[in-house]
Amino acid sequence: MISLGVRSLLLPRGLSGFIIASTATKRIRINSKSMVLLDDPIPRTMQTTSSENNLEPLVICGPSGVGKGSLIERLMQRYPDTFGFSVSHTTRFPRPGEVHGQHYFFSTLEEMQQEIEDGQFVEHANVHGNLYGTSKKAIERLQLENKITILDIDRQGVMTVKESGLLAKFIFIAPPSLSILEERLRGRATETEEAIQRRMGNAVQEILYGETPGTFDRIIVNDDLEEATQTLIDVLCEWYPQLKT
Ligand SMILES: Nc1ncnc2c1ncn2[C@@H]1O[C@H](COP(=O)(O)OP(=O)(O)OP(=O)(O)O)[C@@H](O)[C@H]1O
Repeated sequence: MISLGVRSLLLPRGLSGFIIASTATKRIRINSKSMVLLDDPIPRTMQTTSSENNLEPLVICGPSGVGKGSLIERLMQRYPDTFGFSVSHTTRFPRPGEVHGQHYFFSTLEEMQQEIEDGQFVEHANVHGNLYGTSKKAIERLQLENKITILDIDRQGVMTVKESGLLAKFIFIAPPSLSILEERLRGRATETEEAIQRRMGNAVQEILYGETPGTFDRIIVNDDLEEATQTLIDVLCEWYPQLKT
């Protein structure tokens, strides 16, 4: 079979899969074990979005300390049944209060490297010396609950998601300035001085990437948190009609 291209799509009732086009057939891989053959063309009910319900994952990116977590928390409070936070894997140590399976799946470097090699991750990245990644299972779990998956990832993760062909909406959260970003990182008091310096160094690269034309569907500056939250909700209402009901 000649593979002409691979892209992902969301199936009804939240099942996800990858479509592989060939000269003869189209196939939907629902998971690593099951494959469904489709007639050509793809039935309308298999389209990624409908005017009532869009389940494309939402990718939120921005430099460390810009307020991604704070914005996502407010969004989830407002729409608890619509969005699901994709729980990432990480090899970093838990911060006080972080719960395995809720904030992250804490993993060893060896385990995670093996699972990445086995193709179990949609994206992964080495950030500040630790591995982070989103497993296919984490997304599938939410899609089965009919929820929009939120991915909170850095630029390396965004690049990998884009390369994977996953259809998603991409938002970049920008700080009002680098000095305000540093203030927030220090104010959070969760990082060592060395970690703050490293994050500030990475922030410049993140911002340059975020502002590259055509990379993100929308850039939101997080100056006042309440205003930024409202802007985020307004943008999402345009993309996800189910939010208006
Ligand atoms: N608009 C804002 N104004 C002032 N402080 C803010 C604002 N948004 C977030 N903060 C504060 O800045 C700090 C960093 O926010 P947060 O932890 O949400 O960032 P993050 O982008 O998720 O960081 P990381 O990627 O490192 O997890 C927190 O202490 C948060 O309360």
